[in-house]
Amino acid sequence: MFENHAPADIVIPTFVEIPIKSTSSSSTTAASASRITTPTYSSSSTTTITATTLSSETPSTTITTIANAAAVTSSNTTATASATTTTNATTPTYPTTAAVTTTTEKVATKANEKVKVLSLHDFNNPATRPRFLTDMRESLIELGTFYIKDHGITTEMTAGAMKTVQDYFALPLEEKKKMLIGNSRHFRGYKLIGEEFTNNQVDHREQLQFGPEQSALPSFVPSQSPDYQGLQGPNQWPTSTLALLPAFQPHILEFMRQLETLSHRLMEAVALSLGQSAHYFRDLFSETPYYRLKAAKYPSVKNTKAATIGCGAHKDTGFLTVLLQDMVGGLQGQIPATGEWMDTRPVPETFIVTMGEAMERMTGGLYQATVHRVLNNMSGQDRYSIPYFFDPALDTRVPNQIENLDRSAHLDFSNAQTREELPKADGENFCGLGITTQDDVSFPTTASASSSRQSAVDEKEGWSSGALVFETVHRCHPEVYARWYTREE
Ligand SMILES: O=C(O)CCC(=O)C(=O)O
Ligand SMILES: [Fe+2]
Repeated sequence: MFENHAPADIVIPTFVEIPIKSTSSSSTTAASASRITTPTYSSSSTTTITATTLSSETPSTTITTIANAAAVTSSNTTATASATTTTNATTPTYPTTAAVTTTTEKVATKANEKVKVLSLHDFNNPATRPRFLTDMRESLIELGTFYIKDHGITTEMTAGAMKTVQDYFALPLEEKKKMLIGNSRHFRGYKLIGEEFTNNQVDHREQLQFGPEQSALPSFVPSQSPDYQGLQGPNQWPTSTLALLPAFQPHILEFMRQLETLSHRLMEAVALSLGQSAHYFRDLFSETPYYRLKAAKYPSVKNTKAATIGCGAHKDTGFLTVLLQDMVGGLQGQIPATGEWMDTRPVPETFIVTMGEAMERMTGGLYQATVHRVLNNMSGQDRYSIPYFFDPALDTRVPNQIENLDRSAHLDFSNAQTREELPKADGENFCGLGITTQDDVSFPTTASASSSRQSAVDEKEGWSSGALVFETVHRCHPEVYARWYTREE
């Protein structure tokens, strides 16, 4: 889930309200994804969302412990308090995250019984696929979130990824600092606790960022090339760290590879659930989607005054987030219709799947980007989570809206066919599910593009995926931007 974590002095952009209208077929055909330029900042806007929180058997409890939040079920909740949630935003000319900060925090006590657990087996089986797609559509219209089980990633792999991450965070600080995110133009590496903000409030977590393992583009020139071209590049793997943790690099790389496979499959299901062809997003995303893997540690704290929130309320900006969390709990999602917070509790052997703002926008608001947050962790146990943010190739121009989208609550999915089941188009290089990232994404050479601050949104042509991703990461990690993007080296 991502990712709207800006330092206090950084203005936070929000989704630009662009009137919903159908655009030309060339701009809405996913396959016609085109090369793009980058964004511009513009005026500011303020949105206010009012959220009602629920008190528990212990009424009006302010946020105190994760355990409290998780221990209460919806059957004994009463609405007693309200919280005002405010978005302060400076608006760039393309959609990005609405950051949300709760000004009155109460423990959300609604359980997550509303969030469905879907099985990918049901999608793979033609007999159960219509039911799966119906459930997926319903979940995404109502909440924007579901759990996925039977996802094909083994428990050995997920447990191994968690262990790898825990081992990393347990390294001496000096070792972790060798991988500081500020060392990397590509926004990869380690971020100290207390250096990340969501809507002016410090998040209480340390984190690690990874992306596709690629070579940097030799043609990239800061302040001349579009900024997003600087995102392509290698991860940080300091030799001494690898000597201490030999399984670290292979495990992270393999986990990302498997998450990419899963995300493609989920996007195929999302396309079908929207009444589109199974190819729809695959054609848009190309064979080289841009993704980010984040590993976060939320240390358990004793003093509530030390930190009030693990991660402030926000929507993820991209298309799809697949999140692995441990069993500690603390993640909450907001029910869009009511503003109620519910605990998105850990469910063993599942990932949480959440839509981001790009999906919300492309579906004209039919599918929700869920506002979510992580409560301050006072459970006595450190919490770890690993979200994976999945977006199209950086040089993709994304159509503003899917054309002729059927907005009915229910569609007939009896004939929904997956990519393998569809007849292959002539010359189609069908990749199946064993996708790997490539090392040779060729971006446009951009002597003409004088800076990143060019418009990423064109109401007819759609928006720049790379510019949107760059805006998000640059806002979260301004130290990287200041060092690597503001002057020629
Ligand atoms: O740690 C979590 O469970 C959620 C993190 C999150 O939402 C984010 O980093 O965008
Ligand atoms: Fe998030």
